[in-house]
Amino acid sequence: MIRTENLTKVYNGKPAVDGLNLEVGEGEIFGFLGPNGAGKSTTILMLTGMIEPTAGRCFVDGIEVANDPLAVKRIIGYLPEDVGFYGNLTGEQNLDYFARFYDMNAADRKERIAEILRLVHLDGVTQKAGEYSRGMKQRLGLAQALINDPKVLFLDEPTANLDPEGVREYRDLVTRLAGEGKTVFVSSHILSEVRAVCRTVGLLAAGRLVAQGTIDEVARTLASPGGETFRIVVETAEDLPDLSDPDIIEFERDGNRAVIQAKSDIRERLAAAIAEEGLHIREIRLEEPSIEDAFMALYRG
Ligand SMILES: Nc1ncnc2c1ncn2[C@@H]1O[C@H](COP(=O)(O)OP(=O)(O)OP(=O)(O)O)[C@@H](O)[C@H]1O
Repeated sequence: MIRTENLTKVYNGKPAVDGLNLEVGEGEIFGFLGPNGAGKSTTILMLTGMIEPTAGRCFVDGIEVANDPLAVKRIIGYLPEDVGFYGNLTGEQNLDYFARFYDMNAADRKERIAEILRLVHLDGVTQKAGEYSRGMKQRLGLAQALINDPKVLFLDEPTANLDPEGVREYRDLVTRLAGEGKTVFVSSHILSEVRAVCRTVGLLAAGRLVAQGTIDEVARTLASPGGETFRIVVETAEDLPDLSDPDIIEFERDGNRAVIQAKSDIRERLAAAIAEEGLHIREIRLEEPSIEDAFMALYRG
């Protein structure tokens, strides 16, 4: 549903986004993670057709964005990092203003706006948007992004201004939208936020994609920059002998317990080798590296 090919944006001779190759499937909730200044917003601006790439291309639902930004805008919703509204209009009036950009008659607009105001819990609010709290503005931003019932949603730091209750409601809503088949692209610099809703993530640092995949895959890649490795813990009833396997990178043993770094998940082969030695396995498990540790290491640069 979303694809980038060598996507690049250069500002003043410096790449903000540098040769990005991304792929996000339909119905996925994709987390675009990275420290401040990594290039997340710049990428979203190119994907939503707000700015043009310096090099490379990006596609949304098969449409090359730079070739037909208007066609892309019809099928996407976008929540920018700093949402702006007309302060002297109510939420409903603001949404009606945006809805006029789409092909909707007055009755359709009224119905759709009532529906999404309920969705973001702003129904019945009569205040002008200028008097809204930051959290309320963020909800109105989400409502605005949903006005055209988009196929793809781009959310730039969507929980930045939300209180815990707002964050919970946002997570439920995003999960529900993805359940309806929408593709959601969420940027954040907070790992726990992305982990809570996203199945797949891309990790950006200094404009470059450092890792992409499920949270666990990304954790493994980060934990071992030379390529993915698997950490397997084995415990037997008796003391362990040396075990050999072509995929073993490192074998650390302490009596009846061993920690093995391997190029692949060799648990079955290890179990067979241990059984052949006549030993009894108490435990053999794959240990997931802590993505928090790897992530913090990336942040420290
Ligand atoms: N219009 C611009 N002109 C010049 N430099 C820019 C412009 N927009 C972004 N940059 C630079 O590009 C880099 C990436 O910025 P970007 O806003 O995309 O990062 P980000 O990951 O979204 O971070 P943040 O969450 O802080 O917005 C930064 O070094 C930023 O200073």
